[in-house]
Parts: sequence; C-alpha cells; structure tokens
Amino acid sequence: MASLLDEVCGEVVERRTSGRSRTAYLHVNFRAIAPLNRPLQIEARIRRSVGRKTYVDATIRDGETGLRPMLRAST
Ligand SMILES: CCCCCCCCCCCC(=O)SCCNC(=O)CCNC(=O)[C@H](O)C(C)(C)COP(=O)(O)OP(=O)(O)OC[C@H]1O[C@@H](n2cnc3c(N)ncnc32)[C@H](O)[C@@H]1OP(=O)(O)O
Repeated sequence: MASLLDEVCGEVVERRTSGRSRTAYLHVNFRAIAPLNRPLQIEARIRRSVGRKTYVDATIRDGETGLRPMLRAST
C-alpha cells in the first residue's frame, strides 16, 4: 500500500512538474484495513511547490464505495 502511494505521488509530480524527481520522505497513515480482491481508488494531488520541492497528498479509498480514506499519505 505504501509503495502504491509512493508510485502515484511520483507519477503526479513527474506529470505536473518539469525535471526528474524522487521521494525524500513518505508519511503514511493507515486508518482502516484495506480489503482484498476489491478495486481501490487512489488519488494524489500536489499540495504546494517550493523551489525544487513538491509536496503531495494522496489517499486510498474503497473503489466501490468511495467512502472515507483507508490510507492517507503525504510526501
Ligand atoms: C508518466 C510518468 C511516469 C513516471 C513514474 C515515476 C514514478 C516514480 C516513483 C517515485 C518513487 C521514488 O522516488 S523511489 C526513490 C526514493 N528516493 C530516493 O532514493 C531519494 C534518496 N535521497 C536523495 O536522493 C536525497 O536525499 C534528496 C534528493 C531527497 C535530497 O538530497 P539533496 O538535494 O542533496 O538534499 P539537501 O540539499 O540536503 O536538501 C534539500 C532540501 O530538501 C530537504 N530534505 C532533504 N532530505 C529530506 C527528507 N528526507 N525529508 C524532508 N526534507 C528533506 C532539506 O531540508 C532541504 O530543504 P531546504 O533547506 O532547501 O528547505
């Protein structure tokens, strides 16, 4: 789950900013158990950019219900 979040955050930064980037830190908050064998909805958005640093927030939700996030991450 953490790797998924890292990947999606990285992709958002790659697509929305110029130049190569890499993760400096990844904070993950596991708020609920993620279900097996169900689709997941993963969302990431840039919170702010300061110089060459980009801050990203991401969530993973149940893909069927879209209810409150099971995981939240910030990078
Ligand atoms: C379709 C396309 C698909 C494309 C799909 C792409 C998907 C890719 C998925 C991405 C997954 C990954 O990135 S995997 C890679 C995982 N990451 C890594 O391997 C990174 C390893 N670490 C590093 O390379 C380095 O430590 C850096 C680059 C993070 C920082 O090195 P640096 O740049 O020399 O650092 P330095 O000058 O000391 O610091 C610069 C500024 O960053 C801050 N800073 C430095 N390290 C940290 C840190 N860990 N946490 C917080 N802040 C930090 C410093 O306080 C400073 O702030 P200030 O004083 O300026 O305010």
